[in-house]
Amino acid sequence: MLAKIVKLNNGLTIPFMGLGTWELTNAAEVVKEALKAGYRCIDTAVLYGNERSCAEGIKQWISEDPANNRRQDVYYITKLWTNQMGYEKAKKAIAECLDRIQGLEYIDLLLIHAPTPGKQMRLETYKAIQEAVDAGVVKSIGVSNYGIAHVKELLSWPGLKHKPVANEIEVSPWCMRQELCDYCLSQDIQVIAFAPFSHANRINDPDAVSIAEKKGVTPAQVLIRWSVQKGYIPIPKTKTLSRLPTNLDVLSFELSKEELAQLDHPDVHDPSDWEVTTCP
Ligand SMILES: NC(=O)C1=CN([C@@H]2O[C@H](COP(=O)(O)OP(=O)(O)OC[C@H]3O[C@@H](n4cnc5c(N)ncnc54)[C@H](OP(=O)(O)O)[C@@H]3O)[C@@H](O)[C@H]2O)C=CC1
Ligand SMILES: O=C1Nc2ccccc2C1=O
Repeated sequence: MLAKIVKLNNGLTIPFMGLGTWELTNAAEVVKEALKAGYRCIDTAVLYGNERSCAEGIKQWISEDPANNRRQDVYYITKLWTNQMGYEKAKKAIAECLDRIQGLEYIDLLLIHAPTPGKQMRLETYKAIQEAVDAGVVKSIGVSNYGIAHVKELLSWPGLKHKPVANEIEVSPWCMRQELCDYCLSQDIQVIAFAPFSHANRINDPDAVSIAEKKGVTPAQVLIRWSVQKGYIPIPKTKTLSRLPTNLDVLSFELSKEELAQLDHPDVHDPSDWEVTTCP
C-alpha cells in the first residue's frame, strides 16, 4: 500500500503527488476544483505568472469550509526564476512571492528553478532561500533541473545549513534519468517528477494504452502510477476539470513488475521541455 504522504529529510512531509499549473490561465478555478477533488499539492513558479491565482484558489477552498479545509493541509510549491538569482535579487524575489500569496502566510517548498546562471549565482541564491527558512516564511527548500554535479556542489558547500528536500526534474518512461534519480534518492532528496505525460506527447503510447485497457483505467493514470511506483512525486497538469479526479485516482490499482518494465525506456532520452541538468 503506497502512502499518501512522503517524508522529507527535514522531518516534514509532502503529498504523494501534486497538480502542475504551467500555462494555467484559470489557475484559481482549477486549483480550487483540484483541492475539492482531493489534491493537496500545487506546483507553481514565478515563471508561470499565476502564483496569485493559485493562492486565490487555495484561499477560496479554505473559505468554503474553514473547519475542514485548512491552510496546513495544502502544500504550496513555487520557484524562483533564473533572473531572480543572486543573493540580493533572491531576497527581493522571495518577498514578492510572499506578497502575491498574502493570506497563505508561508511557502511550503521554494525551489531554485534551474541551475543555468552558474555556480556563484546558485550558491548565493541558496544562501537567500536558507535565510527564508530561518525566518519561518518558507518551510522547505530545494532545487529544480539540477544534475548530479549541481547537487554534489550544493551538498559539499560549506554554507549548507538546510539540505535541499527535493529536486524537481522531468521524469517519465521516455526520460528516466535513472542515475540522477538514484543519486537524489540515495541522498534522501525526493524527486518531484514533472511532465509525467511528456507534455501529453506520450499519452497515447501503445503500451500505456494497452496496460490501461487491461486495468480499466486511463493511460494518464498508468503514467502517473508508473512515477509513484518508482518512488517519485509526479505533478501532472490538466486544465480540464473532469480529468482532475481520475488523474488523482492512482492508489487503487498497481502495476506489476512486468508492466513497469514494459513502460520503461531506459535507452530513450526525450525531454519534452528543456534539458539543463548538464549545464556548467
Ligand atoms: N521545474 C520545471 O522546469 C518544470 C516544471 N513543470 C511542472 O510540471 C507540470 C506538469 O508538466 P507539463 O509540462 O504541464 O506536462 P504534463 O506531462 O503534465 O502534461 C500536460 C498535458 O497533458 C494533458 N493531460 C492531462 N491529463 C490528461 C488526461 N487524463 N488525458 C489526456 N490528456 C491529459 C493536459 O491537457 P489539458 O490541460 O488540456 O487537460 C496537458 O496538455 C507543469 O504544469 C509544471 O507545474 C513542467 C515543466 C518544467
Ligand atoms: O512548467 C514549465 N514549463 C517550462 C518550459 C520551459 C522552461 C521552464 C518550464 C516550466 O517550469
